[in-house]
Amino acid sequence: MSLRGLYAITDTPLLAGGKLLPYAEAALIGGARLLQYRDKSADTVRRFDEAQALAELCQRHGATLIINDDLELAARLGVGLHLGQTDGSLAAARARLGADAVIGGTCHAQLELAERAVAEGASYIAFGRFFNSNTKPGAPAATVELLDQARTRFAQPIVAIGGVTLETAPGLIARGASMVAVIHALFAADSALEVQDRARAFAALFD
Ligand SMILES: Cc1ncc(COP(=O)(O)OP(=O)(O)O)c(N)n1
Ligand SMILES: Cc1nc(C(=O)O)sc1CCOP(=O)(O)O
Ligand SMILES: [Mg+2]
Repeated sequence: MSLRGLYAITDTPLLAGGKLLPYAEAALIGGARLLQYRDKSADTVRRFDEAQALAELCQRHGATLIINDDLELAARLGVGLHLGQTDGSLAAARARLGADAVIGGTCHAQLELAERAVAEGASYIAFGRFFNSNTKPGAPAATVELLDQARTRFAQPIVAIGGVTLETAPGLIARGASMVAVIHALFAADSALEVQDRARAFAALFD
């Protein structure tokens, strides 16, 4: 599987009121290759139901579902996982989910964190935030020069996250980002059709 293209990430508050599934499907129709279920709540029943529905959508559209933070949920569904620096061991996740699972790690703006993530079996390394982020304004800042260094040092696909828009994405892709991970600029939309159009425009940046 090629880890390249648009990486859509859901946001529960942004997609409240019945938008989660139609907006996620619109992103997939538009060409998102990875879809991350990012729900920071402790509502395990809702989280399972929503993640299962997203897994079905991803299967239908030939995309890969990634669960944020929650190894158990990823293992129950047999899907991928993204872990931050305080979310548990990538090596343990690799051992539990198997060699084929897509597992990503947050590396902020530090190549040393990426070294460790790769050594522990990460499928991709994520750097950010590159720009002001509506969703996570307090995330540590990264510069595009970091992408130059990461590209020469690592063979693994590089994900760029944080304030990525249709205007900022081309510069990240030109500097070596294999995927751009997007929440607000994709899903803060008035309709599913608008999400689909935006996803298509992001996906076209990789042609
Ligand atoms: C693709 C991608 N990159 C980075 C993150 C951030 O992960 P983390 O630092 O664990 O923060 P939360 O998203 O859990 O708040 C991510 N989720 N996805
Ligand atoms: C979840 C997350 N992690 C980040 C990091 O830098 O690690 S930035 C971020 C939020 C991304 O959302 P938006 O596209 O709305 O900026
Ligand atoms: Mg996390």
